Order: sequence, then C-alpha cells, then structure tokens
Amino acid sequence: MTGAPILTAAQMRAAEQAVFASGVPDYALMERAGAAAAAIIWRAGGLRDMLVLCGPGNNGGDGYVIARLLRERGVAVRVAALGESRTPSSQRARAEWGGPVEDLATAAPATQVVDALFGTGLSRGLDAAVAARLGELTQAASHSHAIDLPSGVETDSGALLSAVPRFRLCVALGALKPAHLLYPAAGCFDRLIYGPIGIAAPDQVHRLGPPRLMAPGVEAHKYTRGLVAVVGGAMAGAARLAAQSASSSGAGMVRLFAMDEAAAGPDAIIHQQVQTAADVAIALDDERIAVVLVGPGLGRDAAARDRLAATVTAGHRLVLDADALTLLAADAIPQGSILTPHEGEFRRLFGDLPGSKIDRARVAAAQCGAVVIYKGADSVIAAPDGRVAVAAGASTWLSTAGTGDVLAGLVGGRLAVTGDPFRAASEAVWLHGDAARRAGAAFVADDLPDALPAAIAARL
Ligand SMILES: NC(=O)C1=CN([C@@H]2O[C@H](COP(=O)(O)OP(=O)(O)OC[C@H]3O[C@@H](n4cnc5c(N)ncnc54)[C@H](O)[C@@H]3O)[C@@H](O)[C@H]2O)[C@@H](O)CC1
Ligand SMILES: Nc1ncnc2c1ncn2[C@@H]1O[C@H](COP(=O)(O)OP(=O)(O)O)[C@@H](O)[C@H]1O
Ligand SMILES: [K+]
Repeated sequence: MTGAPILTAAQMRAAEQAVFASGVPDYALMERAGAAAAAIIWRAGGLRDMLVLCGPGNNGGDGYVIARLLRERGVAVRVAALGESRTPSSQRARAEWGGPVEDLATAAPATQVVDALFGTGLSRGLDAAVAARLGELTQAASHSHAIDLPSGVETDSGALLSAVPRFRLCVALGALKPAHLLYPAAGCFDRLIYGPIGIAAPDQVHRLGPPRLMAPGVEAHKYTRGLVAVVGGAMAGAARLAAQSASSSGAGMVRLFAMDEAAAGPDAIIHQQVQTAADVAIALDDERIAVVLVGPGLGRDAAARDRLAATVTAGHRLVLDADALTLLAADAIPQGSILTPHEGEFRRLFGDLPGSKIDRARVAAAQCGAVVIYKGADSVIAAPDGRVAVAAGASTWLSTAGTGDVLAGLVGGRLAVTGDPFRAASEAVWLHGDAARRAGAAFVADDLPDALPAAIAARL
C-alpha cells in the first residue's frame, strides 16, 4: 500500500547527515544526486541543446554535476549562475564542470532548461527579477526540468513563495517532499520522477500507493464480508449514492435506513424506511452491522441532530461525512471513526491549525483519535498514530456534486471488509481516484460506483 516516502526539508537534512556520518563524503552524495537527475533528464530530452541554471547552494551544485555529465554524453550544454557557489560541494561541482558560466540575467534561452536555482534550502521567495528570468527561460524551452523542486516553492507546505513557472518534469531527489504532492506546488510540473540517492527515510509519511486487495475466501458469506448500514436523512439522493458505492466496494451487504420510501435503485441494497430517531436506534440494534455511515444527505435540522445522536449512541464503528461533520463537535467524535472532511468541514471542526495540510491532518487525527481523510485535489489521510498517506493527481473532474458521497460509501465498505480504519481509508481514496480515471471526463457522481468493480479487480 505504501508508496515513496515523503520527507520535510529538516528530515531530508537529517537523512543526508546520517549518510555523511556513515562515511560517505559530502561531494559523493552530490555526485549521486546529479547522476540520478542527469540519467532522468537524458531519457526525457536526449541531445537537445540545454541551459542549466545554477543557484548558490547545493541545488546549484546538482546543476553543475548534471551539466558536466550531459556534456560528456554529447549534449551542447551551457550554464548560467545566480552568483557564486557558497557551499564546499557546490564549489567543487562548479570546478569539475570547468566550462564557462554565464550570468543568469543575460543568458540566452535553449531548447532544454534545467532549474537548479533552489531546492529545499529556499528560505524566501525569489527576487522578482530572478523569478521573471526563470519564467522566461522556462517558457522558451520545449523541455523544462526542475531539480528536486521548482525554484520558488516552499518545501514543507507546497506554498508558492514567488511566481513559479510550470515545468514539464520535476526530479525529486532522495525522497518526495510535501511540495511534490500538496497544491499549489504540485501543480507546477506535468510529471514527477523520483531519483533515489541511497538515503534512509523515516517511514511514517508516504505517497498513497496502490493497495493489494483480496477476493473473498471460500468460507465467506454476506455477513462475514461486512454489513454496512447507511443512515440517511432529508436529502435522499446523497445517502442512496453512498449506499450504492458501498455496495460496489466489496462489502457483503448494505442496508439503507432512509426517511423516504424506497426509490428505484440497485435491488441489492436493502432499503428500509426509518423515520424517527427512535426508529434509527431500533434499526441499528443489530450485532451483524460492521460499520455505520452517516452524514450524506442527513440534513442539519433538529431531526437530523436526533438521528445523528441515535446513530452515535448505537456504538458501531462510524464513518462520518458531510452534515455529520457539521453537526458534531470535534470532542464528540467517537475514537476509531473515520472522518472525510473537505476544506470547509475541516476548518469548522478543527479551526485554523498551523502548518501544512499534512501537519493539520495529523494534528486533527491525533486530537480526535480518528482517521481523517482531508479531501481536495490533494487528499491527506492521517491516522492518530502519526501515519500519513498523501494522494495527489486525482482527476479534476471529481470536483462535481456527490463524489464525496461516493467516497464516503466506499470508505464504509472498505472498513466493513478490512476492519482497519487507516487501511480502509487508503484503499478507498485509491479506488475512488481510479474509478474517476476510468470514468473519463465530465462524469457525474452516479457513474463512479459502476467503475468500482474494475478498479477493484485491477488490485487483486
Ligand atoms: N547535501 C548534499 O550534498 C545534497 C544536496 N542535495 C541538493 O541540495 C538542495 C539543498 O541544498 P541547500 O541546502 O544548499 O539549499 P538550496 O540550494 O536550495 O539553496 C540554499 C541557498 O540559497 C540561499 N537562499 C535561500 N532562499 C533564497 C532566495 N530567495 N534568494 C536568494 N538566495 C536564497 C540560502 O541562503 C542558501 O545559501 C536539495 O534541494 C538538493 O537539490 C541533494 O542533491 C542531495 C545531496
Ligand atoms: N479539483 C479537484 N481535483 C481532484 N479531486 C477533487 C477536486 N475537488 C474535489 N475533489 C475530490 O472530490 C471529492 C469531493 O467531495 P466533497 O467536497 O465532499 O463533495 P460532495 O459533498 O459534493 O460529494 C473528494 O473526494 C475530493 O477529494
Ligand atoms: K530547483
């Protein structure tokens, strides 16, 4: 399930220090990084003429190594620098390059541009003139490559500290950084390639990787595969959509406790009209229920409040979405639940927490003892024990009504199957993204459940 590790700038520095402490000289690590990046750029750009932009720090050092190695392969390389090299390794890399170094302010463009101005050491935005030069030279190139990070993005938050052009390729060195997955920085390149340089990374924060799912065993029956109950409310459609998604998620059975009478819908879903909070309590008094999903279409009035209270009191494992997140206070969330807030719901529940989206999700999960899926174009899944998976690059067509209801149903279904909230949340976000990819363009939320069986089959 886990993909590449994600390290902050400080964790990256600590990991580099550990490599140096093991006896690898500073400059050897820079050679490794430069060689990894040069190999990736060579595959992308071949013999096209190139301008490498080198900054004053070690990111610039990587640039000089890349320039030298691609010159050795026959590429017509020029180098333009932003001032002198200030670290011992980058000074050596510049000396090993040995060729002319132009001034960034006046260098002519080339077919390929390599941005090695700043990486994880950026402490403030680029000066306006430098940012403008970077923009001009990048736009003039048909092949643009950012080394480690596009210059101008803040490593740990993904914020843009100055104007950043869009690169064709970003080469992440040693580990992914939060800015590779968090927006807006994650939108500053078309493709991300990870270049390993042999550092050991802490293993708590990862990019979301493809899950490994299992087909039901021969002994399976509908109750062992998990019974998901969906408690609906005033807006019937949202709960129906969630129930439909849960029933295509691998769960054994879905019961929809709705306020309205059964509408036409998948007949596999057991529809039961449950009007009062007392009726909700009776319906949920069933030991076979593995997970209860509440929130989509619940409403926010007194009746919704009562239905939610009856649902929480029933004591089953909960997935809380939409209106449930608006009605509940953070300290009333039962431990072991899964929450699926979008930005607005997250801020209402947890306030304006400091730090990156990853930091905020982690604090929220620890605070309420629940797994939090902090949704958006970048979705951060955080567990109370500190584990985090970050998903970026989902189809932007997901920004349509009801796709959150589909995700919530899917989370409920995977939780019923696995019994493990972090795993269920991770599987659900992956499958949701894959279903969207399969649905293509301009889909509506109703199309996504139909795409789930194929998305699941692809992970068996
Ligand atoms: N230690 C090493 O040998 C390795 C370093 N690596 C590379 O080194 C990078 C980190 O290197 P550094 O820590 O030297 O940091 P950078 O190269 O990102 O830049 C740091 C330098 O720029 C200055 N600076 C920061 N923001 C500025 C601004 N807005 N305008 C002008 N100057 C500014 C800083 O004062 C410092 O001198 C990584 O991103 C990666 O590319 C990796 O290749 C791994 C190996
Ligand atoms: N621009 C976007 N790019 C990719 N995914 C997005 C984007 N906007 C929203 N999403 C995803 O779509 C879903 C929307 O959920 P939500 O905001 O709760 O919508 P709704 O309540 O209408 O169902 C979430 O899974 C979210 O991560
Ligand atoms: K860079």
